[in-house]
Amino acid sequence: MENQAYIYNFKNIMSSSGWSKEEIAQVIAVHKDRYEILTPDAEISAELAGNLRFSAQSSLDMPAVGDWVKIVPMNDDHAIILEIFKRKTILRRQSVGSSSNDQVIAANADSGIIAMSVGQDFNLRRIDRYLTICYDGDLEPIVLLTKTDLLEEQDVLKLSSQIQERHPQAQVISVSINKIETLHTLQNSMAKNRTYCFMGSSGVGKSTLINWLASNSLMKTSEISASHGKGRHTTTYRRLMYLQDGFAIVDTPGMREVGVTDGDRSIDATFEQIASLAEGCKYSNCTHTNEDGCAVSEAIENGELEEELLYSYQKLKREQNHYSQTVWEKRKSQKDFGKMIKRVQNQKKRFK
Ligand SMILES: Nc1nc2c(ncn2[C@@H]2O[C@H](COP(=O)(O)OP(=O)(O)OP(=O)(O)O)[C@@H](O)[C@H]2O)c(=O)[nH]1
Ligand SMILES: [Zn+2]
Repeated sequence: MENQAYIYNFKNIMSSSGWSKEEIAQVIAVHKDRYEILTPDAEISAELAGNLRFSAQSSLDMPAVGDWVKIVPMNDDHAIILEIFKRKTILRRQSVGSSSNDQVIAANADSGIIAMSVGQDFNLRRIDRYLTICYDGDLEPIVLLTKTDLLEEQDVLKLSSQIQERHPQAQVISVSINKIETLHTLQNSMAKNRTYCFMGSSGVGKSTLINWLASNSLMKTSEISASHGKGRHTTTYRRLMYLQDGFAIVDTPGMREVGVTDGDRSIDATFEQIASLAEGCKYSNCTHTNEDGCAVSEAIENGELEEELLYSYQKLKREQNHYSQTVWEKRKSQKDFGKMIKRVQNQKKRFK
């Protein structure tokens, strides 16, 4: 295959894991009980070693797209996965309403591309959510405003400055499949050896853009154009692809729900303005609702901070609290279950 970005990553893993060349592969797609993995020589299929499957406490312990794994090759096109290498980054979400089962979207991606179209899909609060999960997993976010041909240029500028004002730290790029110069801007902003994970609702144009990036890559490879032929419809599962431009892409199916998980810090990183104002609150645990000496409420009264932003912040905080609680309860009930088993085993011993 000989992709430079792959080889670059591969060498890093080899030197930091101490695993030998034949033992290292990267997960590029996850199916029900089968994985597609990439070795320096080929794309092969793999399954999980029994002990890894049985010791997994949650979906976080299972291989995800982007994971580097230790394998034992069984034959030319099949291997067993023994171990997952420590993740550099992790993009995960919680399906809202479900009993706190995290879903890992991608492992080891450097950057999260938050695609949102200028039409009906445009929603600042959803951007807040995506940013939060990016910061939570240590990914650098890029907000990609898509289908900009549907609006007048002026209106596109309005939307992008709305995003930029709300999140000054995030990079915002506008793009349309019908405007070649915007596609080049996107392509040029993607750096060598980095992995970009595309996220966003269904139909915002992710696959269209990825197809363009793949087929306008420096050197076309038959491999890539085969999987990106004309007949390709909606994305049904996540997949990692190395493009000849020197970067990699993770395509994800459209997401309807983006529940946040752990990490107060990630919400604070998303709402930098609120976090820095909060340093001036009288109480360190101020909820910015009705406390005395609340610098955040004061800023809203002065017109320095938009009230809408605080609502979004508080909604995510509540959701995160709820998440932490359910995780705590789940762990506790697992512990209780463990204790119960031990008790039963001890009783059995006594009756022997
Ligand atoms: N007007 C306009 N339409 C676009 C643009 N990009 C994509 N589309 C159209 O939008 C529709 C959805 O595009 P996709 O690329 O399949 O969207 P997606 O985000 O990959 O959707 P999922 O695979 O379901 O997640 C298609 O009919 C595209 O032709 C654009 O820049 N402008
Ligand atoms: Zn306050």
